Amino acid sequence: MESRELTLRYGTKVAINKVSLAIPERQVTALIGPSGCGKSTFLRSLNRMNDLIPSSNHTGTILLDGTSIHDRNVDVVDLRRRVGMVFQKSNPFPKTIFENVAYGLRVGGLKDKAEMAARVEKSLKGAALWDEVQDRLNDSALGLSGGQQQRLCIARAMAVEPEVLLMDEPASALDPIATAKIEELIHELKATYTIAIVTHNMQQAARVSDRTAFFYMGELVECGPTEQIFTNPHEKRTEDYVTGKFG
Ligand SMILES: Nc1ncnc2c1ncn2[C@@H]1O[C@H](COP(=O)(O)OP(=O)(O)OP(=O)(O)O)[C@@H](O)[C@H]1O
Repeated sequence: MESRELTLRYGTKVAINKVSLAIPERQVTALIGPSGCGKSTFLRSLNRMNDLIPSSNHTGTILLDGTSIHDRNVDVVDLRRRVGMVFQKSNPFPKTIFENVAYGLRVGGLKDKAEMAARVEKSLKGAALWDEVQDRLNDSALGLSGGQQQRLCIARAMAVEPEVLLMDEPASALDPIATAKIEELIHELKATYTIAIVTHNMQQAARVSDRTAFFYMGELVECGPTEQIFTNPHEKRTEDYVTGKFG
């Protein structure tokens, strides 16, 4: 995916300003920066979640496989299937574990029971949750721990086989062990998916990402290989932020 000169406003307030950023295939791109700098706005614009906020409006382009996601022929539902999203706070539906994962497939019209069961199992395995839930698929998802619920949401996002996964601080509400599991999972998922992740946690960005983009006051200050951003950034503002001098 790629944004070109993307400016997004809420009403007249500019939240991100002329951001041009490539999110390369099968890599993890971390979006970092102080609170309010526009990371989530940028992330949400990649699958047009901002369309749901009436005051938001944009200029510039976002491309997925070379086609504008705002193209007239683009079906937003299909776009969101191709570009899935996992939120900060896990948000399982008040349904069984099985039904949470099956949901998108049912909406997509899948009726075959055997195939449904196979796809649910594959997604739960892919989200490293299968071993913990295989004996309780018909229990409520709300009975899972926070970390398990978040992996369930990742399984739900994966079930419809997206190409890109957007993650908005997916581990910020989790304890260190659950966080480590999510980070391990992200590492495995990048073999199959293109991932963009917003994180406030510098160590996490350094651990999980291949590339890091530093945002400041709505602007993309710089983006590069994660190691370079953390050890040898081009911009003073990036250095100050990654070394903890502000933010
Ligand atoms: N729905 C909205 N309506 C109006 N302004 C908004 C809305 N959402 C975000 N903003 C504003 O846009 C700017 C960017 O917000 P955004 O949430 O993208 O930043 P962020 O870097 O993700 O912050 P945080 O790290 O605190 O989540 C902020 O000034 C914020 O107040």
